[in-house]
Amino acid sequence: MNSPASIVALKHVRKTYPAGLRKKNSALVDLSLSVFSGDVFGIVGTNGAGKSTALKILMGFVRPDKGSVTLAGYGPEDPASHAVVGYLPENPCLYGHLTLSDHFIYAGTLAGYSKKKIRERSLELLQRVDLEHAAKTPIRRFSKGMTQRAALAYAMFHRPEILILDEPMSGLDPLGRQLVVELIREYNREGHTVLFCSHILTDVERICNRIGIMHRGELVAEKSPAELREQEERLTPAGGADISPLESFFFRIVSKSP
Ligand SMILES: Nc1ncnc2c1ncn2[C@@H]1O[C@H](COP(=O)(O)OP(=O)(O)OP(=O)(O)O)[C@@H](O)[C@H]1O
Repeated sequence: MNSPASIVALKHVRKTYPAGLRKKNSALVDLSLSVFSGDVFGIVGTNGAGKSTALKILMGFVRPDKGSVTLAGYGPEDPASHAVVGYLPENPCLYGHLTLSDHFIYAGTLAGYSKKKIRERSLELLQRVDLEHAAKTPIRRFSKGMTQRAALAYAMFHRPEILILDEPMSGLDPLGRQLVVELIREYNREGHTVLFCSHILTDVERICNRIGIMHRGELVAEKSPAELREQEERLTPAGGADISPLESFFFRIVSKSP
């Protein structure tokens, strides 16, 4: 039987950044990762593991030194890839003097939507991210959590096949986190693929069907939540641990690395 084709693929990707005179910092050493259509794939990793760099390479914002990258069959430099992907950066950069409605009009126009369709999608998303009351407020007056939810809605506006999110729960209160968790689940139920990175392991465990652990520029492990649970229950006798299977797996993997 043929194995399914991946919708997002990074193969043997290397990226170094300049770090002073004749020095280089290896952000990605040899990263290979495949995401399949319909996945909610979560990447977890230590600070500086290379998660954001990997996502920026997928978006074409950063060029790899080596390796290949595809998104729904397109290279990140191909303008056709922009139509299939939505991206939430680690630090959302919406226009402060514009409102969220303005951003939606911009996103909808770029996607070729009619005025009616823009209006309908805007209302739907404002309600989903609980920002109906702030549709006409300039973004600069938003709190951090409101900005995060607004940027997520903006990334999803054109219903991209693939949603790439860099720490979507960051800066959110428990209600906001739950809202984002539900939004990702719902978007995935509608048939879309989601790839995101997060430091909030409990959320990752709750919503992903596949989880990758990155450490020092590589993917060092990849499991489903069920595989993780089964493995950790075997290694940690019942009641012996007050941490979740992903936390226990993560600590073990990361601490055993030199
Ligand atoms: N623009 C840049 N110039 C130089 N070095 C960079 C740049 N961006 C990232 N790096 C370095 O590359 C490495 C990987 O960074 P990256 O932001 O991809 O990690 P991360 O896993 O997303 O980290 P975090 O969890 O802290 O957000 C780090 O050592 C970082 O200092």
